[in-house]
Amino acid sequence: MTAAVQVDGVSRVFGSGAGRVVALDDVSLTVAAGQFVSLIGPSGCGKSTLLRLIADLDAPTAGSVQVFGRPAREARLAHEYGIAFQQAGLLPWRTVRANVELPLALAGMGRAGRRERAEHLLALVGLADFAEHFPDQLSGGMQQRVAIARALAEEPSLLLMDEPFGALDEMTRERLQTQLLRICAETRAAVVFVTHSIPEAVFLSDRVVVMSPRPGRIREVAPVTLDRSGSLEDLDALRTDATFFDEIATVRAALLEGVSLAQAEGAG
Ligand SMILES: Nc1ncnc2c1ncn2[C@@H]1O[C@H](COP(=O)(O)OP(=O)(O)OP(=O)(O)O)[C@@H](O)[C@H]1O
Repeated sequence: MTAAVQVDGVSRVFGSGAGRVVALDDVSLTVAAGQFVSLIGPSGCGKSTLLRLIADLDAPTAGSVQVFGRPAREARLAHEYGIAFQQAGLLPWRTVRANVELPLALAGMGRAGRRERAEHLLALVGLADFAEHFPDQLSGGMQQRVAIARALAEEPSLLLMDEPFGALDEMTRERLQTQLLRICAETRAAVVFVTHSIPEAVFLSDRVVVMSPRPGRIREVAPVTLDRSGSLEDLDALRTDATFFDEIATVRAALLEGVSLAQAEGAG
């Protein structure tokens, strides 16, 4: 089966001379179709850069990125992606509903279908009552939820998310994490998800990619084995399950090891 994402020997260097930054150095990663993969690591280790390369918002200095077997550019033009980044990136002159409908309108979907889908998505992220509001009438967290609804609009086969829940309060964050898992199970979308939270990465992911900075590298890919096949209540119950805490400890150890290895190499 074709991988959702195939990153081969990718490097990305910014600047030159004294200002040269090796944001990514020879990074390779495969994300299978339907798989949920998180990128975690200290600030500046290249998580966002890697996501932007997969999204074709930037081009690698060396190496290649394939999405569903074709170059990232082609995949983007074929609307394979849904993207939700740190900044919600909503159009301020459009209502919440119109923002969510935008990708559907661009894809040529009729008015009634668009409206129905937008209502469903806004209900999913808990914003059904805010459809006629404008983005600047919402809190940052609510804007982020609109961006998530928009990213899901076209039922993409690949979702790229850069700390989408970072600005949310803990309860909303947990609710959206659970909903995201449900949506992914329904749509079988693959997800590449950047986060600073180890529990979030563990709760959501089939695999957690641990990165380290200067130069940005993949240190370890930790598989997570949690049974996410149950109901929404079962999923929530996982948060207090011993296996969840065991997996957190494993990823945490990998992260600490990655950082100390990077420091040792930097010193050497
Ligand atoms: N457009 C750019 N021009 C110059 N340097 C850049 C650019 N984008 C990223 N960098 C550098 O590349 C490195 C990796 O940045 P990136 O944003 O990918 O890290 P990150 O792991 O996502 O960090 P954070 O967790 O803080 O968001 C950093 O040193 C950053 O300064």
